[in-house]
Amino acid sequence: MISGHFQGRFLSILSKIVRPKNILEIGTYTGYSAICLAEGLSQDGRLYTIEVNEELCAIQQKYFIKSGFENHIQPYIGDALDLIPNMDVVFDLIFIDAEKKNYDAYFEACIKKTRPGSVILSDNVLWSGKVVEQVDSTDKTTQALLRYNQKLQSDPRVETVLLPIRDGLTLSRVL
Ligand SMILES: C[S@@+](CC[C@H](N)C(=O)[O-])C[C@H]1O[C@@H](n2cnc3c(N)ncnc32)[C@H](O)[C@@H]1O
Repeated sequence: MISGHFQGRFLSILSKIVRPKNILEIGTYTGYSAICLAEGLSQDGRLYTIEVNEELCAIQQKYFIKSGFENHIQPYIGDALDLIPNMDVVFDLIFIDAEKKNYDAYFEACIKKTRPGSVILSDNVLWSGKVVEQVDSTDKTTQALLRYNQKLQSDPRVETVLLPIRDGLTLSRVL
């Protein structure tokens, strides 16, 4: 699901407050949230965005050029879990928005690339409200998101608040 206009404006203003030098996004899709986040980059800042579906490359490129941020956005094609361990970058802001069942694995890969004060955002954590309903034993995605939300609340490495924006967005500050 693409971030809508309201969430896009939220990502933009948050990024402008953080003023990141380096942003990491997991799940580019068409590039909408990448462009919103890029609006807050510092002058020499860079946004690294990872997408597993190579068919989306051309459309992303079209929008990155149209946005004027193409020289600040570094798109990667591949599985984020393969690529992140090899990235020699400290990220100030991270946006996790890909396969929900992998959120814990993305978070663990990402937190190694942060500093105290870095911000990690995780999208769709309310999963259309399914995380507060009776969870079907076959619904592995909701189960994974529930575990992830609980982990973030008790993880001593971060301070986390769940914002009821759109489909739920957690904001975790690395301690
Ligand atoms: C919800 S969409 C991203 C929407 C985008 N962040 C936005 O708001 O404009 C999720 C994307 O993550 C990609 N994805 C899924 N698993 C991935 C992985 N392991 N590594 C990189 N991208 C992945 C999917 O192909 C899909 O395009």
